[in-house]
Amino acid sequence: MATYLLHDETDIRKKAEGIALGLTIGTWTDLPALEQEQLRKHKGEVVAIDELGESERVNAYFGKRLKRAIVKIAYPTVNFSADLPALLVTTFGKLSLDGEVRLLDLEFPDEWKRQFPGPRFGIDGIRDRVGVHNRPLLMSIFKGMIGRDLAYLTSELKKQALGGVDLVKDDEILFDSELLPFEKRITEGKAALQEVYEQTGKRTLYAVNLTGKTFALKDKAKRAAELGADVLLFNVFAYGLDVLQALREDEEIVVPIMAHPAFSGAVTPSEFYGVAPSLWLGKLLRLAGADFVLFPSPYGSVALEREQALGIARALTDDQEPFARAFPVPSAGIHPGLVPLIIRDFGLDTIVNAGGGIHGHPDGAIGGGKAFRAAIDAVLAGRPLRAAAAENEALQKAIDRWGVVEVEA
Ligand SMILES: CSCCC(=O)C(=O)COP(=O)(O)O
Ligand SMILES: [Mg+2]
Repeated sequence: MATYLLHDETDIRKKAEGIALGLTIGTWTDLPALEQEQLRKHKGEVVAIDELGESERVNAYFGKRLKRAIVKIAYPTVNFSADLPALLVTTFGKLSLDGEVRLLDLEFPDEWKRQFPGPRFGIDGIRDRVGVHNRPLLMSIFKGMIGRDLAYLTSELKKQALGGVDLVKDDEILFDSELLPFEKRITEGKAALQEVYEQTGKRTLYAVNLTGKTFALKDKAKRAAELGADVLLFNVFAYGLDVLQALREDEEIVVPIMAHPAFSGAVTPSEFYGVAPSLWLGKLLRLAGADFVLFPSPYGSVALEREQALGIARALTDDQEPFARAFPVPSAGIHPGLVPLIIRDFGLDTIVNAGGGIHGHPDGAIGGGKAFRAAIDAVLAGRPLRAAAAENEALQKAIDRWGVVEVEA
């Protein structure tokens, strides 16, 4: 069942019927009775039309106001194979090019959904790996690595781990290079984090960016698994949802997968076109097998509307789904003063994720990590950040730099 938002200057029911037939059997009323009977099980059905009245928007050619409606169309699953490309092409293939139409949601029969893997580890599996069960996790984004070498990478990695972060991820723009080859990032990164673990007892995981040409990815990911990679970061929308699913389903790649939203902004932001974020970054990424999903937070530099960000998080964690829950990671422009908002909005099963908010701390990445950890502890203890900062120098310096947004308890 697909839910669309339509804007159209013509009759909405006619348009909806045209979609339901056009994306299934093509024509209906002109068919002889016998053929109608044979094709009945393949025919798309308009299940609901909710007219929303006229939009402010005017058709560019005819100068008429556009009608708006939410339309639900059911597509028989016998029409397509159980894979994401077939699903997308059926429900929003050619249709995505056909006027002002936006795909808001897809709902599936349970038995159809069960043909998809969902996250291998999910929130519970990731928590077991980091050994943290009672608070939001903290992740740092490795910034400023382009043009650096492995010695720099390992020394910066150690600083982030010493700050107390649970995970460090490559920035999505870090690709393989002679200075920072993929395999060496894994092995040397692991050794550096093991040193910190022996010194502090704190386990930090490193998410390495899995990049390169599509058909080389599986071998590369298998090699990463052999080398003991903790997590694979993956720019899923530059490759496709089905590539994520292929990585998730490979039994030689038993490594958590972190989906980055890069390029998703080419599909989701319009009010009139594209795909709703809760579906694109939420439901479908979970179905395909992402363990973590980064998406723009409602507060930072690359913001998403609050309801849309919460919709993504709900789709990743809804316990009615037959899949493990995926970690929501609201990101971009996050600093310690936003932790009360993040926890109010996303709860404990989330990851506080920051690049500039860690590296830009006056005391560097160690201070940044400590400030975030202190902010998380304060919120969980029900203390205002300003009060906690009076006893924590790193948090005080972070608040002095970026400010704080306290929320009502
Ligand atoms: C738009 S969600 C992904 C955020 C991201 O990739 C990033 O590097 C954020 O960095 P920041 O310094 O804004 O925490
Ligand atoms: Mg980034």
